[in-house]
Amino acid sequence: MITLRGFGKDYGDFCAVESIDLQIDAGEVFGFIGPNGAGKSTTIRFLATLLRATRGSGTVAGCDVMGDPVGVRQAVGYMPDNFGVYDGMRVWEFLDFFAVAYRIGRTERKQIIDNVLELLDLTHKRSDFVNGLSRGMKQRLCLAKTLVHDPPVLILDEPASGLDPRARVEVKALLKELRKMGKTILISSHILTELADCCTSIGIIERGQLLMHGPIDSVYRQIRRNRLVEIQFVSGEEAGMSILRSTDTLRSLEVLPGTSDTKRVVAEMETDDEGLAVLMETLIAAGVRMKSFNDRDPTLEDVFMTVTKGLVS
Ligand SMILES: Nc1ncnc2c1ncn2[C@@H]1O[C@H](COP(=O)(O)OP(=O)(O)OP(=O)(O)O)[C@@H](O)[C@H]1O
Repeated sequence: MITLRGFGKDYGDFCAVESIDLQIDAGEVFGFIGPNGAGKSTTIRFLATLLRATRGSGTVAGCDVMGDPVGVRQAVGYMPDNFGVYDGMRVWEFLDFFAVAYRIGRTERKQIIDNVLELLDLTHKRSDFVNGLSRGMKQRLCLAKTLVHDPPVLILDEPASGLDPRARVEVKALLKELRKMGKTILISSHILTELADCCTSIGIIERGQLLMHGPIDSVYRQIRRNRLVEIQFVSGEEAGMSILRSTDTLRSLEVLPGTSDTKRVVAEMETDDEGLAVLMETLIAAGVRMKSFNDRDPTLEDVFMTVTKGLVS
């Protein structure tokens, strides 16, 4: 549904995106993850036909982004990261405005507006002024406007930014609903936990380079080469830390906040089950007492940290 072939963008002398190759299949919810300034919005704005590529090309729903921008706009519902609303406009008028822009007929428009208001749980706000809505409501309204022309592809730039926890949960639930409706969704975020449980695939971008992408399970499997072991020391933590530091398979060591009588650390080890068993034996033989030695499943945050440290390619 979405492809990029060698897409790159320079702003003057500054290279914001180097060269991205990407394919997102129909029905995927693709999480585009990266820190501020990584190049997410630049890539998204290109796919939404709002920005010209310096290099490369892309397609959305089979339409060439640069060759057939009108075809792309018909296929895409785009939600920018900073969206404005118009003063003195009511909720239904805002949606009607976009429906007219998509040349949807008057009778059809009314039904469509009713449907998207209901889907986004905004029916009770139908006649409210847009600029009087809370941030969460405005965000939801903006999502509603991406749906008026029933596009197969949604491109959402940080749709949950600035929302309170409840509103974030609502956005996630909506994404799941939209996925069930068969939409292909590209959603960007720099908040990893936000995307962890609603994406089917992810891409990690940093400084204009797509470091890794693929189905979320396979991304987790790839970083599984590096094991993350959470250890809670009861006593002997100094000896424990020095054993960990001198283990040649240690890749990183992070001290977590613990209680006064325990010290918690996460050791990232490039090892297998045998290596972990030997480490545990060594710690015990040195008199280190532990409350737990837990080989934990990676989180999306772990994936991100591992990939951006260049430990996985
Ligand atoms: N119009 C522009 N002119 C010059 N530089 C730009 C322009 N737009 C973006 N940049 C720069 O390009 C880089 C990528 O920006 P982009 O907005 O794509 O990042 P992002 O990953 O979306 O970050 P954020 O999460 O902060 O929106 C940044 O260094 C940014 O300052």
